[in-house]
Amino acid sequence: MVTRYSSISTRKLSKALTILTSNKNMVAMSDYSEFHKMVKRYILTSTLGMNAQKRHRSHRDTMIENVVNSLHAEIKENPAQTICLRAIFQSELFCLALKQALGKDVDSVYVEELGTEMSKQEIFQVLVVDPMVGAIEVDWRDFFPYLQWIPNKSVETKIQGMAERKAAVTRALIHEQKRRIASGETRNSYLDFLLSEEDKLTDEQVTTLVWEAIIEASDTTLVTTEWAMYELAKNQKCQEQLYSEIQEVCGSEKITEEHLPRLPFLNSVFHETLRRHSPVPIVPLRYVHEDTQIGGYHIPSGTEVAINIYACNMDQKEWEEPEKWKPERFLDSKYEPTDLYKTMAFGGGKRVCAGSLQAMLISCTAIGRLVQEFQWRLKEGEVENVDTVQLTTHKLHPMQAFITARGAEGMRA
Ligand code: HEM
Repeated sequence: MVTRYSSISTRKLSKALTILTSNKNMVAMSDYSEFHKMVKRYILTSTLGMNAQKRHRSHRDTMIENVVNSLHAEIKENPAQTICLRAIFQSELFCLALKQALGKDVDSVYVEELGTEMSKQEIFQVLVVDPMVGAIEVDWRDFFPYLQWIPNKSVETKIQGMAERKAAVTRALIHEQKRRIASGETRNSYLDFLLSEEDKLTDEQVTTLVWEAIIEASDTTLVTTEWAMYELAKNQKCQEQLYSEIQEVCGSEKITEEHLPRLPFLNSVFHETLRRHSPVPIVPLRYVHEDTQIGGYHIPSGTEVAINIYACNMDQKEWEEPEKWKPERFLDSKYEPTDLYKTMAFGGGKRVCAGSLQAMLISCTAIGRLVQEFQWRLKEGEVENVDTVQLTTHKLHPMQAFITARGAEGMRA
């Protein structure tokens, strides 16, 4: 798959995805081309690569501190109530996504094209929630190309409306930042970087690329962290093993990214969660544009290929008892601790996920800190709540857990 990449790398998009991505004008949905190479370099250099992530460090630290403080505040107010991690984590992750993409978190924006002021919650709905739902919208004409000529107005109008709203909101957010940049104030953001390369990009491309950075940062990291906390709240033994490891390594300090290389069990919790709950279960369809060979099979030109990451991560030939969540499997010496690609969760080859480092840094530090600060226990009936929904295996029912502060020992830096 990796070596034959250029033969199988044309994206075959559904009608909905073609509209939502302004016809492949973003890194993840572009064909493997000069455009793809250029914009992947842009996002890695400015935002997601190792050096860029160092420059964005303060956003991650603030995010995790805010999540923990909100949880403390919630249990102080309602000690007997369950908490919903998703609501708090999602909102803080979205703030981080906006800061990285635009250089600023925003509370609201006036969208001139729609003639309305939008709250942050509405911005989140238009930029993240609606497109995630729209991306899996089925238009029956996708399966019968020779019937393309038959109009299907209801789907077309719905998706077109979503795409127009998210473009209008993104343009309004960009417009505000352009005013800042024009006044001479530059910031460390993806938008500032893209505008410095403006002569190589159209306005539509800048808008779609900025939106891409926001939606990708806001989703899968949340999915992984919530599933990890669900599993830890369900498996008290694993939770205590993780807590002991953190106590041993961090002592009385708060866990930070610097501690991560010395926390192998935390690393295993992250990778086992990615394996068991693959956030992207199926890679968007590929189209084979020339005859090729993959894994001993002849693949004729014109074939559509769906790579089933979920099936790879659940393959009994590769994994012992694949249906069980067993983080200890990754403590085996055959795994290189720093390898981010122990499972197929981030894809592979030239189109490998650009955000894997960010996902690992946020998710591991958050899981570690959440266990360092609180003891987690699932609400009765939660064990069975394992259904998923949407493009990226969101838990259908947000996890409800009882948490107890572990006390002053161990966390005050
Ligand atoms: C646990 C979290 C994540 C998982 C499991 C994940 C998974 C994936 C997968 C499976 C792909 C497709 C690979 C392919 O087409 O072969 C992908 C692509 C991509 N991801 Fe992620 N992702 C995660 C987090 C992120 C984050 C946080 C960002 C950005 C903030 C991001 C940005 C991207 C980009 C830009 C691509 C396109 C790469 C390309 O086409 O060259 N991802 N991701």
